[in-house]
Amino acid sequence: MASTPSRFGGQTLNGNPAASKRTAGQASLEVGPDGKKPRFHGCSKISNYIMMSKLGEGTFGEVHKAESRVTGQIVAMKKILMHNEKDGFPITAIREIKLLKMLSHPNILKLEEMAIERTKGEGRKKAIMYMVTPYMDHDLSGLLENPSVHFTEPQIKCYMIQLLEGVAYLHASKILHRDMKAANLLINNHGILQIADFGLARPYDDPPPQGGKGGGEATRDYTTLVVTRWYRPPELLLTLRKYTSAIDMWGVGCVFGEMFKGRPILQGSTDLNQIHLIFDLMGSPNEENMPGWSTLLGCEGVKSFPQRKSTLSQTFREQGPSFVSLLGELLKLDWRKRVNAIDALEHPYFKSSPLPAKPGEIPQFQESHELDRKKFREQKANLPPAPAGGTVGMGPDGDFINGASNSNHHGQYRPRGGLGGYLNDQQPYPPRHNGYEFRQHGPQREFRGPPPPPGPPPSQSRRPAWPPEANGLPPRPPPPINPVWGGQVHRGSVPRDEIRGRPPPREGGVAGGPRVDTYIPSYANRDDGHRDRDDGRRGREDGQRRDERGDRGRQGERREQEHRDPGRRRSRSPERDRNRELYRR
Ligand SMILES: Nc1ncnc2c1ncn2[C@@H]1O[C@H](COP(=O)(O)OP(=O)(O)OP(=O)(O)O)[C@@H](O)[C@H]1O
Repeated sequence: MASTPSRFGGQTLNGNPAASKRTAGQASLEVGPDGKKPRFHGCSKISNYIMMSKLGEGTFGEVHKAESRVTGQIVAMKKILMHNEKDGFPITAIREIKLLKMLSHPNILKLEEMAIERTKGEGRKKAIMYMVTPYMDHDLSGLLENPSVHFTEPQIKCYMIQLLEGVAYLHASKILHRDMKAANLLINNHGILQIADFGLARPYDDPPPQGGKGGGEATRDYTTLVVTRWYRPPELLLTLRKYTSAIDMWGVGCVFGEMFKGRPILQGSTDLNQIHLIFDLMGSPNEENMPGWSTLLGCEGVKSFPQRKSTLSQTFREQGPSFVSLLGELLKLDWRKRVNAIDALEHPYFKSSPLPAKPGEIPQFQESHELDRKKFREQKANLPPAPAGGTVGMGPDGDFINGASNSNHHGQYRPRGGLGGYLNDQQPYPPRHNGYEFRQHGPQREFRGPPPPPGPPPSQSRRPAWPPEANGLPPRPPPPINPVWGGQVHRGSVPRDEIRGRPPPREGGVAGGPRVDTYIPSYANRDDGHRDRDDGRRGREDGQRRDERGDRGRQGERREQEHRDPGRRRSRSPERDRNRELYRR
């Protein structure tokens, strides 16, 4: 795949010209600090790096900040966890590495190299692998939780353009990301956004989207057990298996709304609740706005929903008509008509005032990663309660809250200039507006500062949709009600066979699917020290964790491994073979 130059002209991959002079990967091809050449191209020893701090803990591995002893470059190292050694290297990690190696775009995280650690176990040596990528100062989810950070509209537009550029490139390269969410969007202090975490990505076998033609149609089936629930499109919830790149565009829409609201906009507590929230926001499905919806396997439980009209423009009334128009295109129920990335980039929203910021104009923020969130929540909990105002998402009883927005109006829609000129950096950059958040607070540098002192918070501050618990963290959403048999689902309480997806009559979805909500992490019996999701640290992320990752514990990886080992496959029942075929997609 060809390398694509940045539209922001002159910006390096990670926005840091010094760092780009010599990448960690290039350096390792020469000699390590011990003066020896590495044995394999693209691989180096772990001793080439000094570990600094832990940034995140994914299902698949811990992510650490590290410094290269060879180049001095600061990098992130994602350790690939081997949940079960006998299963070998996880197939999902192989997929991620393979895809990242093929991709080259300023808005896609670059895999610099693999670093290998050899530990002496009993008997033969064990290898621990790390994926080395450029260090990014924030993930979007962490940044949105940082109480000292408030996005301006030009900043949001700048991030959105980069996100859409990255997605357009991915889709043109016939790759589906399948886990679009704020936590997988990394941002550095040079204002560069990059799409990360390709653990669920896969090549797409149908033609890529074309300008003016939405997402098109798929001809083959793919597994619906993808995308974290809060970012999952209605067609996946209703178990459409011939889905298209439009599934990623739905996630882009969710992220777009989240950047304004400061929190995920559709926080379903179960798949059924998720689809409910979607129809509350976008209106009930019918043959006009979602042709064919009633023939999808998962529609049964949904048919009894009361009819609703879209509340989108009311929910986002403070963001103005141009914003609502673009968000409405991204969150279209009809996946065939949902806007694709090529067309979204041409939307008048990006040409209207306030115009998008350039990456270099975005202020620098305190590092904000997954593991910083607890700290941020404690900071927020120390603030007095926010004044009355609405939030989007779910209240304590699981209902969608359609209250007033917590961000300011950004001004009138006035188309001005062409996006092309701005993007290729040829035209002088037009004067910036201060944007919706800080208009009344003066120049932009004012929001670089430390968290606001105790006292009544400004009306724009984000607040949880439900009251915080004594420990400073928002209480977890109520236990999910299983859509099929109606009982409450407790993590680990579902029979193992069901968690393992033992031949579901149908796949995923809100009704008629397996008798298990698709987001049930399967850590209950884990003995590998991997933390349980219920540890409170991840309180916000119930629905943010992708469902398949529950499966991507031991069972999921084993399932994927089995696809590589037909011998093992044959030893199982035909019923299981059918099920395995499902996961291969
Ligand atoms: N290059 C990087 N620079 C800085 N932080 C990073 C980088 N890569 C990952 N992180 C941090 O680590 C977190 C987890 O990374 P990633 O999503 O790639 O791992 P994962 O195992 O796939 O996680 P998950 O199960 O949450 O999807 C990210 O949300 C981010 O906070």
